[in-house]
Amino acid sequence: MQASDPTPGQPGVPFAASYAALAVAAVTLLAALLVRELSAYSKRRSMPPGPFRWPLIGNALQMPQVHPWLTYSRWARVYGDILYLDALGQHIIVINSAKVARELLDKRSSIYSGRPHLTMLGDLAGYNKILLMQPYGDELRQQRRLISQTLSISTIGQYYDIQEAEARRLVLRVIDNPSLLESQVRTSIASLIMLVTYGYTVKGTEDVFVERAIEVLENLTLAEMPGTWLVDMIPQLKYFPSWMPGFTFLKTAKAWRKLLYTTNRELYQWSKEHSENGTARVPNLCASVLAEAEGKATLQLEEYLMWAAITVLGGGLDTNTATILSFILAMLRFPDVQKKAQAEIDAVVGSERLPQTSDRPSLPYIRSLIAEVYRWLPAGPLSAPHALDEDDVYDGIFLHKGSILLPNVWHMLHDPDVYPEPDVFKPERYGGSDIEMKKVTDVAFGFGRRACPGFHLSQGTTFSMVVTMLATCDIVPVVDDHGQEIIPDVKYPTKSILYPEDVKCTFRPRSEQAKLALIDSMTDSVI
Ligand code: HEM
Repeated sequence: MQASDPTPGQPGVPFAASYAALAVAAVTLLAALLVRELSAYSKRRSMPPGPFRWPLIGNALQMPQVHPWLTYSRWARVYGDILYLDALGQHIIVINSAKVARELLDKRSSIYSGRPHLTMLGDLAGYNKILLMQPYGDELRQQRRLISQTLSISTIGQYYDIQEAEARRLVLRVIDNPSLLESQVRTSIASLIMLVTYGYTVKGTEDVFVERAIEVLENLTLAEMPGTWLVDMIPQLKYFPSWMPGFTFLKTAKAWRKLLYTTNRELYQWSKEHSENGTARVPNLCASVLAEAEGKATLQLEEYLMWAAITVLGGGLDTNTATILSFILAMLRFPDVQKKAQAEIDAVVGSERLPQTSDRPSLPYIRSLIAEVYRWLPAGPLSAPHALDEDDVYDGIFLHKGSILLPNVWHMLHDPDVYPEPDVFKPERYGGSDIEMKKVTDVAFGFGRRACPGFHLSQGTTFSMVVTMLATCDIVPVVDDHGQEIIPDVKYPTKSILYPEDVKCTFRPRSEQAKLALIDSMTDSVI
């Protein structure tokens, strides 16, 4: 929580300045908690285990603020696969095993597919329209259908050429300018998603649409931060006027909403207009859906399409960027794995050509390596929260309607009983078995009716980038002034996406021929 007036360019400070606002908040909160405490008393004995809860405030003071998945993992050893927390009256269920996640989020997905309602993010900043935040219902199903009809296993092949071309372009850029690694990877992923979604070709690292899309995503991350916005705990605060001291968060939310709506609309309009006049790349998600409607797209369909499209950008950008950075970090810290992976590519692809997506079935070690990246540093360590739409009983345990369910993906993929030596990057642990690798992706890409609809797209992107980097370059550490190699630590800030920090490296072409092949491929590039 912050407690001063906002600085220019920073998010608004939610609520510090006004004693009046705090008094209103405190009384409302106490009353709500008291009512809830009394009504929950009888059910409490059959609730899941968890740390001691104080009367009224529950576990509010124990909620982990830094890398919460690590604390939940420690608690898993004490309380087991399913644990209960109460944050000022909000029921929170942390699921620590893939088995329980399957039982609840997959098998009972008709009631476990909601999303928590966040007042700041949804009602105020306007993100309740994006697919990711939608409650489970007809609109969600329609939006997901629009995405999956374009990005399904049977249609995804039409994007392989741009994934390959973007991977080659990225490698060349990093060879030439390794210090901009993170922004190069991010721009590359953004370019790909913009092409796939809107048919829009990104213009360099300072493309105005990409910059705005990134800001929209950053605002989303800020608005969804648990425990930051008092209005999430006391929704009635949203009705107060924004001029009141302590209510600047209302102005912040308004600015975020405006940026979201204008970016969304302009991107969609760009795609519609340019796909029609032949200046956007086709196929793209928006053009394909409109073409299928044969000129009879209703306003509602266009509205759904517009919000589904911006969610594709939101769902794919940070997750895929983080995955590629985690891969590079793994290669720097585990050079023997890198050598083994390169040996497989050399044996299968040879040095006469660049690898392609069609090589994937012949490269089991590369497939294992990618699964190991998803396991070692999962992009979503707590996945995305689900919400329970009805009271339920599981294994004799009572689960409240309205509970937030946090799948602790980190623990599922780092439980030493399932994955011995979990911090070691070891593609060999899958024995080359796609069934074992699938156990990782089944967890890392989410659950039930909310599972990631971008799975096939991200598989293709990740494969193209990983295999092209390894085939053409040695990924080596940078050296300091004394010639000593600097191997980056594994560190990342506390965010919903696990995004490794300070990954620095050099891409050293494995041969002149490899670099020339990359340059040549640009002359007949499809993008
Ligand atoms: C390495 C890359 C990626 C990872 C690890 C990943 C992971 C996830 C996870 C864990 C969820 C939450 C699932 C749940 O609630 O149970 C999710 C949702 C989502 N992902 Fe991905 N994702 C990736 C890439 C992509 C891409 C490329 C797209 C673009 C189509 C995408 C679009 C979405 C959307 C739209 C949702 C929301 C689904 C819903 O709420 O119903 N993701 N993703």
